Amino acid sequence: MTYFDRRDSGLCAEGVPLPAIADAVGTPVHVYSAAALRDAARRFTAALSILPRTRTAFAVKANPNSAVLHLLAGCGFGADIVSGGEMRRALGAGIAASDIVFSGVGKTDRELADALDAGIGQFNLKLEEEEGRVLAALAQARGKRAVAVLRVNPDVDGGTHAKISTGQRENKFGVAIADAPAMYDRLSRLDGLDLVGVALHIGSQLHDLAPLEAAYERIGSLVIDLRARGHGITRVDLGGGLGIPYRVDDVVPTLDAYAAMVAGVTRDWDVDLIFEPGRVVAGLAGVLMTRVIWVKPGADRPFVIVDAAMNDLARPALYDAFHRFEAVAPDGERMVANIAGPICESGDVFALARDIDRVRRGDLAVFHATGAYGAAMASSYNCRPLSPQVLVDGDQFEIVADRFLPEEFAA
Ligand SMILES: Cc1ncc(COP(=O)(O)O)c(C=O)c1O
Ligand SMILES: N[C@@H](CCCC[NH3+])C(=O)O
Repeated sequence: MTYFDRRDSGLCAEGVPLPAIADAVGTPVHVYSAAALRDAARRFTAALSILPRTRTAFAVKANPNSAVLHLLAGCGFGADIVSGGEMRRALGAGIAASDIVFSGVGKTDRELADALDAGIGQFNLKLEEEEGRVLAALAQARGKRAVAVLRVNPDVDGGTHAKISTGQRENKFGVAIADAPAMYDRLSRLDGLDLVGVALHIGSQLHDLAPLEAAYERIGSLVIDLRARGHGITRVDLGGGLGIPYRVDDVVPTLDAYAAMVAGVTRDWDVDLIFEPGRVVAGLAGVLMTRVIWVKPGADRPFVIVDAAMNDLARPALYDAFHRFEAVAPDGERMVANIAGPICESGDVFALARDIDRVRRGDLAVFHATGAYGAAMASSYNCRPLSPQVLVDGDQFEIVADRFLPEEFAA
């Protein structure tokens, strides 16, 4: 089921015709569906219900909008954060500090101290032993103990785009699995730290369960090893990474298949399992609505220049990512065109030689599946404002982030 469907009034977000949002808010605009978010959260939780003792921490990096986080908190999700800014967003949205996992590859001393003061429930230690030592010292100075897990790099190729792959030896994330036992021994001796387990995350937009299963199996062997060394392992953080269908015919693992795989691999682990989904919860719950500025003749085919750009949706420029393009009120004709934004950068292109609904100057259209890593990755390049964000719920909508331009750009 999709929450962005065509009705007599054209393309709608739930019960709201998209032109009504364009009239009220302007374009470009990120539009989220509350029902789609709730539905994705509910399906994720339902699939995992075959597992004992699970907790879900939404990866805030995928969509840090406060209203979105608040909605997901209402669905029982905690948060997986990577910065002090994300921590403040999560806390501000009503997520309890104890339900927050602090990942992040380079946490500053200040961020660690603030997180300890806030009472963050789990620190995922990465990279260096130093991080554990600094955290332990900061905790001790506060008369506290920080609950932590060690992020391990299982050296498994997730089979995804190189720029969103994180679980191979050459990536910057996590401690090499071969080094993990000795490091765990040393970290576990530090006062101020309660080391309770391990974490992993091998990459994002994974469309195959096999690499995840291989990585989880390696972590299972590590858990056995660590227990044999006398460590009480009570928690394993399995990360996120599940892919979504960006193309209509993309095949991705079902949540039930994922849960069944996890149930099989973790059968004997006897631990609390933490999940950190981002894209699979928010990705399909958003579209980026844009207006065609003009259709410009090109050497081989026309360029459709839209008012959204790579500063609103960076994924095509960064990863050659595919986002489906659909006219809000198509006339039934098709055209083959390049779709580009107005930014002075050759990479500001959303699609090349794409067969799309015919559009003309002034028409509205959407890029689909932009609810994750869409507005989250926006910038003000070319002194363009950050686009507004709107949350639709039934036949109502509200602006949940205003169009924003730093003052010095506007002056
Ligand atoms: C540590 C960690 N957890 C969770 C996520 C969320 O990933 P995804 O949006 O692919 O579920 C990421 C991003 O890839 C991550 O780095
Ligand atoms: N920004 C990436 C995902 C990054 C995941 C970070 N661990 C994307 O849009 O696909």
